[in-house]
Amino acid sequence: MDLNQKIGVLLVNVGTPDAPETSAVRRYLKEFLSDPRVIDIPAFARFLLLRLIILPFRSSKSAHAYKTVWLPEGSPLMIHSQSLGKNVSEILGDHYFIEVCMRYQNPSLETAIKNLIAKGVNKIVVFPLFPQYSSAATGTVFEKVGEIANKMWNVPPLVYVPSFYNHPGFIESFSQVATPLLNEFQPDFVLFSYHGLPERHVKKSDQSHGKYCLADIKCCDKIVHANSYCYRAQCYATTKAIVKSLGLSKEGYTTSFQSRLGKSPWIKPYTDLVLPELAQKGVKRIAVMCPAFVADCLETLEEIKIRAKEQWLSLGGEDLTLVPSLNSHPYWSDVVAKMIQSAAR
Ligand SMILES: C=CC1=C(C)c2cc3[nH]c(cc4nc(cc5[nH]c(cc1n2)c(C)c5CCC(=O)O)C(CCC(=O)O)=C4C)c(C)c3C=C
Ligand SMILES: [Fe+2]
Ligand SMILES: [Fe+2]
Repeated sequence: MDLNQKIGVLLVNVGTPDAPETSAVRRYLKEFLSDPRVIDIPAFARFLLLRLIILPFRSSKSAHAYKTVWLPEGSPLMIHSQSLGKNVSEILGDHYFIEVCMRYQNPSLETAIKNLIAKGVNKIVVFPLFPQYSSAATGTVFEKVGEIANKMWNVPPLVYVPSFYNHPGFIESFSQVATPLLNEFQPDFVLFSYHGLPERHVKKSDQSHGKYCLADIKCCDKIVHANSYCYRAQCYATTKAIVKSLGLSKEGYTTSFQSRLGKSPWIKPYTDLVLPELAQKGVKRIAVMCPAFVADCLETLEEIKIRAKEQWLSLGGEDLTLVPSLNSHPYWSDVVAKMIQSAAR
């Protein structure tokens, strides 16, 4: 590598509140859900929905949920992301400058980019920590970086890391984290539960202009040009690759989608409706993997580890365990470092 090269890296996650308090959660939700890539309805309707329904009712409910998973050092999403950043920085050494930042709230993308410029980097690698592409996550990070760059006079070369839903290192990382836990827990079923997305978003990502995505029950079975940006299709591809790596049987797993918001249809099947079906079929011990998240967060620790487990036990299930996310696992830290090196080349 050229010894004069100084590579800046933005490891970007979605964002989290500064504290598990109603006021901080309200600020977070306001910024997050005001993004037209997240709530993609006309601006005035979004404003009314946010001010009259979501913020008044959800802020305190979510603050309560955050309190149940908050760590002494802070939000799990933040702590795990920072810990990954530290590992990656140690692996990559002196020529790389890593900034862990968030699309919403703190540390902001603006601050992180300013820090990298102050360090004199001559290239910036933008790495959204979302395995599957969605306009609401990856797309908005790319857009925000572009918006910040548009205001700069000296714009360094920017390199964007695309979604990595089937990257062999990502798949192997999940496999390495899951294997010891599955051996110990001995589940009779594995559920792959991904963050959900409104169906509308998936239809908008259809590259054949509405003719392919969700037009047929099999539309997500394989990746073709029309669905190459389809979040749901990429989730199914991730499941398929992890299943192959773990050697699970066809009858031993399924895929579902969690974390719905609002009344419009979200991508199916829904996790909270799949659990009763599995209980009815006689499944007793279930392990849940959440490969839309590379760091444990509210959606894995509260929605699955606490709430889905309560639901499972109330359905007569024997036990439910959450397979932890990749967090700052050494194998995953190495994979991220290698992905950065190949993007920076
Ligand atoms: C995996 C990537 C994510 C996508 C895609 C995504 C889409 C999306 N999310 C909401 C609404 C909420 N998400 C919330 C939390 C949250 N979302 C992601 C990731 C994706 N979201 C993460 C990692 C987290 C956890 C953050 C943390 O602090 O731990 C929340 C906040 C929590 C709550 O009140 O439930 C909301 C709201 C929408 C509407 C959406 C796509 C349209
Ligand atoms: Fe979300
Ligand atoms: Fe599809």
